[in-house]
Amino acid sequence: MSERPRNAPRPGTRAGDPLGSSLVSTVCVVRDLVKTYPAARARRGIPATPEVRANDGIGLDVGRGEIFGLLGPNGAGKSTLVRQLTGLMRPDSGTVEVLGHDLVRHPERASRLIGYLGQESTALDELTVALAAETTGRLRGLGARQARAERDAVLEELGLTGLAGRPLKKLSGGQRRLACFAATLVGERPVLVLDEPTTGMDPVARRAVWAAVDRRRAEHEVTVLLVTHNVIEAETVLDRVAVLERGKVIACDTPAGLKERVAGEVRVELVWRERAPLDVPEVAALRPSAQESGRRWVLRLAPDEARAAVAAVTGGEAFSALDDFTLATPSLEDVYLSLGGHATKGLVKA
Ligand SMILES: Nc1ncnc2c1ncn2[C@@H]1O[C@H](COP(=O)(O)OP(=O)(O)OP(=O)(O)O)[C@@H](O)[C@H]1O
Repeated sequence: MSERPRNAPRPGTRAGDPLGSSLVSTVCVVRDLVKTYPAARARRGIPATPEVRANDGIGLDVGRGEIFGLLGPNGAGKSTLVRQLTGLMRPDSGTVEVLGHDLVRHPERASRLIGYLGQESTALDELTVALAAETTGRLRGLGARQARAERDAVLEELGLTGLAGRPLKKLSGGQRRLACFAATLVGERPVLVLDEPTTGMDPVARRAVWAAVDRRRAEHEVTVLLVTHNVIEAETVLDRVAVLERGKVIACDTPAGLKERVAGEVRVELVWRERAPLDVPEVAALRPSAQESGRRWVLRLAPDEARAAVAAVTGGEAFSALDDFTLATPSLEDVYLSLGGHATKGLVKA
């Protein structure tokens, strides 16, 4: 792992410089990106769909060696943005430049610059883990010996050697995702674009993924663009985050910078044994400010309100209905919710 503390500004960036205008070396520059999916007429039982402006004037600068997150609710436009960044989709207008290459004009150059892990992996499903990694290396121009050497090193690094001879389609979801990630790393590219790379993985596999990403960034200054819903995981790995909502960047900063926006608040989490005792007036009074998720209530309150809320639920009648409670400083998830992200739509989808 690199020795740079997590979430410290990257070399060449300043805290509070959300667009990274002082980046020493900018790898990826996006300006005024617009993509609209056209309306479709109804036909043979398939209902009509309206026009959708999936990206609405997006601008980003990502520096060399940054781990840069794209965060946002379902339908915010993250995958649409990623498809344009990787040359797989042409924007209606705007520019995408990666390492000085204009990828709107020359989308075919993207595959030489970017290792892309999309959400689907069907293309590799028939191959064994080893062959998927080796074939990716060959397609990226490695000689046979080099492709085999990189294949073996990456499978070893990710703990996949024991599965090398198994076809991807016969692996579990998490194992298959890890094998696809391994293939993405062979024939190293200066930029990695990873769309929810750890979905379905256990904690050991997740750590292997983040360690592999961090190693490449530390040793080769690889730049990583990461799409995620997993706000808690993102907080520990990302240098900067752009929050997308309805096709626009609504915030862009370091996780620490974003958290300063809600620094005056305290997060109170209450877990009820069965259900909240709404017949207790103090509990009923808290409900309008709670984000509810089953038995779990999360409230973001001013410090004195938080103290009063805890006193109300830990003393008196409500206490017997309470299973657990915590008080904490705000997390990136709180920032996300305060920016208008949706609490219940797959925020932590891992
Ligand atoms: N092929 C398409 N045709 C029409 N509309 C589309 C198409 N693909 C996406 N959309 C719409 O564009 C918007 C952005 O979708 P996109 O897949 O980019 O969002 P996302 O942020 O990646 O979502 P998720 O987190 O669910 O993966 C959504 O409203 C979606 O319904």
